[in-house]
Amino acid sequence: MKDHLEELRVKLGGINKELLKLLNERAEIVRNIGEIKEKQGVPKFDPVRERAMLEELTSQNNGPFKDAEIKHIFKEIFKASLHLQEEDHKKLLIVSRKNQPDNTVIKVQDCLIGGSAQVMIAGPCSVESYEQLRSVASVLKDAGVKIMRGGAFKPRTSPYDFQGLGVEGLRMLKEVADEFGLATISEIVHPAHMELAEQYIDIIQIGARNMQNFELLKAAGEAKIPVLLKRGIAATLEEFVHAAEYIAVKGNTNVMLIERGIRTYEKWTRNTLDISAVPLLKQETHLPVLVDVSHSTGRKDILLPCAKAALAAGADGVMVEVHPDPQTALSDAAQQLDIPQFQQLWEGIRKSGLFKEQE
Ligand SMILES: O=C(O)C(=O)C[C@]1(C(=O)O)C=C[C@@H](O)C=C1
Repeated sequence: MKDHLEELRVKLGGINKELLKLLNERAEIVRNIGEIKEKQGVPKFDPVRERAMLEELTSQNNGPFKDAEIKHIFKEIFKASLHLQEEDHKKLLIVSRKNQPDNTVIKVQDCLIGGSAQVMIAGPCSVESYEQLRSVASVLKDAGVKIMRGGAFKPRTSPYDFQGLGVEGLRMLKEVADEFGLATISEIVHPAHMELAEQYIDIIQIGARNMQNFELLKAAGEAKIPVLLKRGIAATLEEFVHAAEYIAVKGNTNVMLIERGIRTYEKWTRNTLDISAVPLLKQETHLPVLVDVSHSTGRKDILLPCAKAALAAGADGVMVEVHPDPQTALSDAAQQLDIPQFQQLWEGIRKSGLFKEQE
């Protein structure tokens, strides 16, 4: 009896090996199909093909496995095959960690983003005046913050809201930043404005509303300066990564990703800070990942814990809005910190031990 059991188990072992060999042979064919589909731009998942295969298999099934069980087993095989095709596809992405295991480190003036130290980017929501910029710039300079933000082109929800000072705003930003030795970041909304950006700013910001403005992404991909890409308000991480790929594929691989909150049903915050985006983006891509605590929360009172969470989750930097007189700000008045509030936040971040400063 015992010998017979052993004999049967040996037979099963042999069949298992054959099945394994066949499954992997099948997987190689699936990979080839995946490559062809990739080139043709057709979806990997093909439910019609899967149904046809299941019908053929069940029509030839003589048991003892029931049709439902055969279907279940083969559906699992199709699922694993699809996963294999998708994993292969990810390896092909320029921005993918699988394609480049080492972090991309972006140099902006003497500041390194994505390396062993973190960065703070701060400044007003919109560029409004020289005085406004100078008061913020001098505080940043004293605080050791090296990158100042300031919007000159403002895509606003309402066409009646302040739309920014445009080119004049970029000029003002550059003048003040040069005066204080700071680098700058500002949003660009038109593909034709990339040269202007290269002339006046150090980092091009692509805003959340433009995350899938493909012509803008392509133009940023041809620019010679780094790009900070904001996550769209309803974008999945996969869509976000593919938007970054649009920039990278045109030659500009100096792309940083910034989580700025996504739209959910929650009303106590302007958006919902998706903290899980940080480790996931760090895992899936080699690009620096930052968190905009001002836009994700839309509030001033929870910025320190949110910034700490971002840094603890592995973010390469934090972005925050600061204005000398938020009540009179022409945009985002409710969420911009005044100068003492910013100084308090900055001190809290530094004291947390989570922010590694550049030597
Ligand atoms: O035949 C294809 O188009 C495949 O991609 C292969 C395959 C399979 O494993 O058989 C994989 C995924 C699709 O959903 C359908 C079928």
